[in-house]
Amino acid sequence: MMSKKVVVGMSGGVDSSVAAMLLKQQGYDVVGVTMQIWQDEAEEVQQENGGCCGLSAVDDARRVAETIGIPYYVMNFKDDFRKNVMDYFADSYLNGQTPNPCIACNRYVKWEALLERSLQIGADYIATGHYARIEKLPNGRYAIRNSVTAAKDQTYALYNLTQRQLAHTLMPVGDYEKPQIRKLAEEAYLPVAHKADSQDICFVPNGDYASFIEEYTGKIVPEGNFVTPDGKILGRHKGIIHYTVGQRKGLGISLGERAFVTEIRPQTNEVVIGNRAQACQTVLRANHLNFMAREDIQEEDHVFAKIRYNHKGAYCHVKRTGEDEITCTFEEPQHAITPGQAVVLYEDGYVLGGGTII
Ligand SMILES: Nc1ncnc2c1ncn2[C@@H]1O[C@H](COP(=O)(O)OP(=O)(O)OP(=O)(O)O)[C@@H](O)[C@H]1O
Repeated sequence: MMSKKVVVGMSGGVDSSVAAMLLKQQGYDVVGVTMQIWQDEAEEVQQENGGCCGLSAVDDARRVAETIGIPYYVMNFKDDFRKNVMDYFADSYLNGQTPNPCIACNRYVKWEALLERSLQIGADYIATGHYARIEKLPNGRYAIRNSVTAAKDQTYALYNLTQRQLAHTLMPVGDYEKPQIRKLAEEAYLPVAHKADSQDICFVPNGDYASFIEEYTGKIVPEGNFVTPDGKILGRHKGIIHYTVGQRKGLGISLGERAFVTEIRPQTNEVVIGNRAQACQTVLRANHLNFMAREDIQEEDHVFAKIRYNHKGAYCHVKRTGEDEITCTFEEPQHAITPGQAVVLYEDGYVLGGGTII
């Protein structure tokens, strides 16, 4: 029987390298691909540590592919990435929201673009080094399941994949803990066995995303007022893109108690400041829904939800309040419910679905 063909997305990191190796060992016909997503050639030459698609990432991935013995290609996805990730990222901040670019990259670039191109060239699957598992449920649907290690779990950023995408995806690393993955890499002499984990937002390597947005869009974002929830002016802010709901550091405001950003008002260019209690809320609405373990959800009690990547999760009541809208009412108030971030719902360790917080 012909073995199934799988295109592994290789970022040059240890996880995707081991993913490629495991699939090869399992008998798949494996092809390694690095997507070039944001750097231009000049930046690639300057970049010292490579990031996720710089020259050293490509060099590392190519050396891993040689070590494992698989064909390897670099493919250009810069247009897809610019349109679906960088533009969205900048627009979202300029509209007073806090985007999650990894979620957009996963759905639209890694899956929509890479998967479709891979299927066109005869692949059956794509694979990544994400810490998550994919299972087909008794109801016939595919769902992302928590990885065996809570410490590295990446399911939150994968809630937006479609059934078709899941049906054509493998995530072999989700069955392992990180130290086991490093050990497998060492034992196979993969040249990236000791490489550090990737951090933060890949296209803003220095972490200064406000400067990145101004440079990228050519816009100067104006200063404005910090205000109390009822409109009293507290001071001047540096421009709304510098802030996110729940933020405490770098405000330079004294309230007589701990001060947090509680709301960003793009129409009036105001950043609202409140105390800890004012930064906590019980209700959120979300749209751009995607359902996974079930086709749909109408109303349900005691659903486990995460409101950002590193949120420990909390229980809420979920109700469908529009064709493309759910309302989640938490059993306890939650700190920093942030427009633009995702709410991801879980059931027994499987992703039930999620959406974008309005
Ligand atoms: N530029 C890229 N080209 C191809 N695949 C990529 C690229 N960037 C990320 N991926 C895929 O997406 C997965 C998750 O990406 P993420 O940036 O979260 O990496 P990570 O968890 O640090 O994993 P790794 O150790 O493989 O870099 C990777 O394991 C890889 O399969």
